[in-house]
Amino acid sequence: MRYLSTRGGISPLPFTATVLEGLAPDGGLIVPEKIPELSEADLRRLRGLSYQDLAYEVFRLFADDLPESELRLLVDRSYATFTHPDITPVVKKGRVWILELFHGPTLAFKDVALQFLGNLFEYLLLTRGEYMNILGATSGDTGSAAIYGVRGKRNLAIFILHPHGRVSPVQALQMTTVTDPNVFNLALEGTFDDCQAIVKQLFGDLEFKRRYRLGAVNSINWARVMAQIVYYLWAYFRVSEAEGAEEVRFSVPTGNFGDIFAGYLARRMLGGRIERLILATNENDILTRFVNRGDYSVREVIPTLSPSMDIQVASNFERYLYYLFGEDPERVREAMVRFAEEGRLRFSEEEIRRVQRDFLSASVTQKETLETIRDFYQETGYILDPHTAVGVRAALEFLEARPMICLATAHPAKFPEAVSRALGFEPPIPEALKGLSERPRRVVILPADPAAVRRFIEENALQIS
Ligand SMILES: Cc1ncc(COP(=O)(O)O)c(C=O)c1O
Ligand SMILES: N[C@@H](CCOP(=O)(O)O)C(=O)O
Repeated sequence: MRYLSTRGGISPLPFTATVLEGLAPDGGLIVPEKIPELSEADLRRLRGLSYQDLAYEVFRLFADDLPESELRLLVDRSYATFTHPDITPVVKKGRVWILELFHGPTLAFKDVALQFLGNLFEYLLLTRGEYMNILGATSGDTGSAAIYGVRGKRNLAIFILHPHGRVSPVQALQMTTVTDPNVFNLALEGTFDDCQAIVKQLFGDLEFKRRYRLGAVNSINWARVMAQIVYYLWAYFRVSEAEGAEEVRFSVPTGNFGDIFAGYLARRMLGGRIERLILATNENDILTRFVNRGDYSVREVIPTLSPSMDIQVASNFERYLYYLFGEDPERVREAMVRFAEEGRLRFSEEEIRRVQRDFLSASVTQKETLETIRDFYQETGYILDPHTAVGVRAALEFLEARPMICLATAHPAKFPEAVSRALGFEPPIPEALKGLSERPRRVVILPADPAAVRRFIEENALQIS
């Protein structure tokens, strides 16, 4: 498999180079030159596999320049840190299926990809005798999952930018209580959008990127998206079999569009057996306006009870545009330049119709999020985290005969304040979160200024002569 930039400015790359490159040098995102379609025979073969075996088979389609024996080891090591034997179990609760993606070390779906990416980085750097400084932005979950994915690994330092005071207290503790000398948490006085823009700007300075050997852990990195495809296939197999259904729908709480973009790819691989993806947003509803009205225009970021989705400029939207525009990189490039200038994009009726064949969408208010946590608990005894609740609420709007699978993207104990407002009590604290508040913390507060971040990296980056 070879990889291209959504903006057309790079020669095709193999998988391993793609992973190390992160953002394409022309500012685009990296996509595979083709999306593999699974035949009936493939589906029969894959259906009964364990999560790890399925992950191995899916990764093999995309990561064909990695030695197979090494890939196998990487997969097994990455999922050995999960506390559930099914890695991402699917459970029926009330009228929907819940795909639990929070059984990894930091209790959010990011672990599924970042445990793998941490191991993959280590393998690639050690075999090449290279080092890397990881630069990432987080609205709460990517940060800790990336830090846990790479901590203790050789030849790596990690710089994570988060919006100061805009992640949940537990999320902040998970990141800042890792005080290893090569882990740097930077709390920026701004929004997640500011953090992500700074990351992209520093990656866009190619001299800086090469000098400090920057690596990406956000869904900018193709390996993140690839790893997230697996659980859609896994859940499709479990639920279609349990329900005797050929088609299903997935509801995905969405912010940066990485998770649902993996769902879009799984939908293409499954030949439409995922009938539609439900794109659920909180009050930061730019993507819902896009799906429902073709209006992709930036507004102020609103802080909500689902802080990890408090995002306006969704990074992976560019990857979807690439496919919407018929894989025409010139159109994508023009659109991204226009968007940077005007903060909005408009789409034709025909394009909106095509988007609506892929997605249905609803935006969920904070009041509705709390109601959903409460009602769902009363109906099923199951506690939803506020992000998952956004997805479940949207799912209930679009429930019909096909089974509905809702992605549970985080454990409710990461958001005890929201759960307590809905239910009057906090969720039980899992082992992974116990004692966090007593540990020493390390965090540096900086203005949301690319020059300040750049200076900090220059002063602290790993450099091996
Ligand atoms: C708990 C949780 N749910 C949902 C999302 C949204 O996912 P994405 O940014 O891939 O759209 C995030 C952030 O990534 C998250 O941390
Ligand atoms: N919600 C995310 C934002 C970053 O998304 P990513 O998937 O591009 O890493 C977070 O929790 O940090």
